Amino acid sequence: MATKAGATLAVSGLTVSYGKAVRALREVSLEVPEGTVTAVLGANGAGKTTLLRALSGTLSFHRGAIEAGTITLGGRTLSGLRPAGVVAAGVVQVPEGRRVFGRLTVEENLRAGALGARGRPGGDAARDRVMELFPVLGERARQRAGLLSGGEQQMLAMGRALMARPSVLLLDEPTLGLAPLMAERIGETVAEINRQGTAVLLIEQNAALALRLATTAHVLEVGEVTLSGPADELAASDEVRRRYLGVGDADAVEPEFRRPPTLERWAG
Ligand SMILES: Nc1ncnc2c1ncn2[C@@H]1O[C@H](COP(=O)(O)OP(=O)(O)OP(=O)(O)O)[C@@H](O)[C@H]1O
Repeated sequence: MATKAGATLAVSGLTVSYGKAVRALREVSLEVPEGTVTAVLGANGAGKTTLLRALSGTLSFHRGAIEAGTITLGGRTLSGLRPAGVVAAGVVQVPEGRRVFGRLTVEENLRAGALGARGRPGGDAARDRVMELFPVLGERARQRAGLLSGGEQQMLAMGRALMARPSVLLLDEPTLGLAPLMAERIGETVAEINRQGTAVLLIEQNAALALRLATTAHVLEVGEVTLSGPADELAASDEVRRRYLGVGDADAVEPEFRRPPTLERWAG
């Protein structure tokens, strides 16, 4: 079934800092139009997660703050809302690393997601939709979420988010750490979720997958949007192919992209 499509999610002139020392985003503007998939690409530390934290109202949990700019959904201001308020408004995040409640069952995780809908009608339909998208969650309903595989946990995290009936789903690196086949399956599911009417903001280190799924894409570099356009045009651009798709002269690839993750990255 299709959920009610929402209006455009718009980020305008967004500047975010962590304390006085770190400005993680500088005047970022982008839109996730109703019913589309919009991708954000960027190297480690570019500010992708910070953008999602700002959108989901969770920045303050990480000692971050919006210094300037606005976030609106259909003209309604979201910046300044608490996370529960953002979810109730229809913008729901699937965090990086899944963050399922490992000691709770699959069923309990899904019910927790439904709480975000704050009693709005349509819970049964949302559940049916999740079970159709992810039949394995029905099969594992009574299992502890912590016992699921990485791919299944990603499905549960997405299912839990859909239980809140979002008009915009925020996905933070949904295929990170998954085997290629599972990553493809997750990608197909993202496309299906979108076909059913939910807009998606997709943050993905798998640039090839992201550009295939997205209508529009943006490249974030050191906190600034440096390139934006139709995803197929970005996929064809030399710069994107060289830096994000690993196509072309291997020596020309920025060393940044070949370095293993740093301790700082894991700690962050
Ligand atoms: N809680 C924090 N306190 C201070 N600085 C932070 C914090 N979180 C992130 N940063 C810094 O903000 C910048 C953007 O980080 P962010 O995690 O948003 O990037 P990213 O593109 O999501 O990278 P990754 O792919 O590694 O998650 C980096 O310089 C990072 O070190």
